[in-house]
Amino acid sequence: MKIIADENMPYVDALFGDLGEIEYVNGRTLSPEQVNDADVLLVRSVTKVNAGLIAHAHKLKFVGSATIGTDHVDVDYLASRNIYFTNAPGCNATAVGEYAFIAMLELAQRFGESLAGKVVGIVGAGNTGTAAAKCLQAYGLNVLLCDPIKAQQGDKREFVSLDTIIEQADIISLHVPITKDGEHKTWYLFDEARLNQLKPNTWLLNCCRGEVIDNRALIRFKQQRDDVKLVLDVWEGEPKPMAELVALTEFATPHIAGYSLEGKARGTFILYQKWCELVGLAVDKSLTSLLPAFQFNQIVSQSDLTESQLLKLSRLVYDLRDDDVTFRGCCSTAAGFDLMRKNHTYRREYSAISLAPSVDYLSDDVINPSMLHALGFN
Ligand SMILES: NC(=O)C1=CN([C@@H]2O[C@H](COP(=O)(O)OP(=O)(O)OC[C@H]3O[C@@H](n4cnc5c(N)ncnc54)[C@H](O)[C@@H]3O)[C@@H](O)[C@H]2O)C=CC1
Ligand SMILES: O=C(O)C(=O)[C@H](O)COP(=O)(O)O
Repeated sequence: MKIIADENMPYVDALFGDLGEIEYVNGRTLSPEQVNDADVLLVRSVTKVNAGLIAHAHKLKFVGSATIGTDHVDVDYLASRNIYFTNAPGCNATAVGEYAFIAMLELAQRFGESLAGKVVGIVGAGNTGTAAAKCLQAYGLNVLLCDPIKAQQGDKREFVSLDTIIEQADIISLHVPITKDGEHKTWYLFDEARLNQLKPNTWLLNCCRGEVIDNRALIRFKQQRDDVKLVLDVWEGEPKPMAELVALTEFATPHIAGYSLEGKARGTFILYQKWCELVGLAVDKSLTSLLPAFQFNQIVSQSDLTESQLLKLSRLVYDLRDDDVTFRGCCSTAAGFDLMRKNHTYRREYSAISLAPSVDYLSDDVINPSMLHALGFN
């Protein structure tokens, strides 16, 4: 069996190695000739899987994308060819949630403000939005959720409108899929008009898809509204973001909000599980056995942790400042953008660190170990 896999997908050898012959490819430049004799195709978000790529791949029976988003895949075409398709829902949701939370801590520190006490609006309350909300609520923040689709589906959480988020939230974090049609389409959800409604000093974070914000309008807006602070992980026109926009952000990264080691491993593991399910094989490998121990695997937490100490602790798993600096040095070319993604040193999730048993669980200080557990520390 021939397995074609994106070279930037970790653990393919460990999980698929005994199932067939694996050929690693550059997902961005993958050509039809390279997939013609494939039985299994494992991709990431940079590969457009459509008739143009796989029309002549007559043996192809499985396409797996180790991503949450599916906007790069023509799922209708795959269905018409009877090719099984799966993505990896939720695989990197914790990574995105923690990225957003840590970015907010970084912004607070940079501007000498306190994150505690701010109201945060989450737009899109699915896996990544919920993961961000979990961190924020663990820290005691007031979180407003906007997700008209979930509300219609009967989700019991309390939802507000996007207008309410814009009116009331100090921070807005975007977590929607990119959709071009329908009542709730997200393409340019934040267009010029909506950007102009942002209240003074809003922090706007986008770690879903670049085109959820009209990037040209955002440049014009930000040039007039320096009070608004931006954290952007995703860009219109990736892998070539608009240089002017990068310069106007507080933190900028090349679509790596989901790049934790755990998130990447989960992505490949979900594809492995789905393949086993499809062909009736027993799942004989485990996710936890793939992950290495973390260098700071156990910490003793002081009960009087301040917000700046919480940020320092968070930087053990992810120091956003490093990625921001590296990105500004390499984002002017598409090759630089992709190379940074390829060489990204996977960060860890809070769960990689466990709290030593000596912590004082009875402390009633503002930030305490039970809050750290709720954030995701073990
Ligand atoms: N930057 C990165 O590295 C990553 C980016 N992503 C992107 O984030 C997106 C969201 O991921 P998940 O939360 O896991 O997806 P999800 O499907 O679990 O949740 C998305 C939520 O957005 C809601 N939604 C759709 N249209 C909306 C609208 N107009 N207003 C408010 N809510 C709306 C949906 O009802 C759904 O609950 C993915 O589709 C992907 O494009 C995902 C993972 C990593
Ligand atoms: O899961 C998604 O959706 C994403 O956006 C991915 O995290 C992006 O990573 P790559 O698939 O492009 O490596």
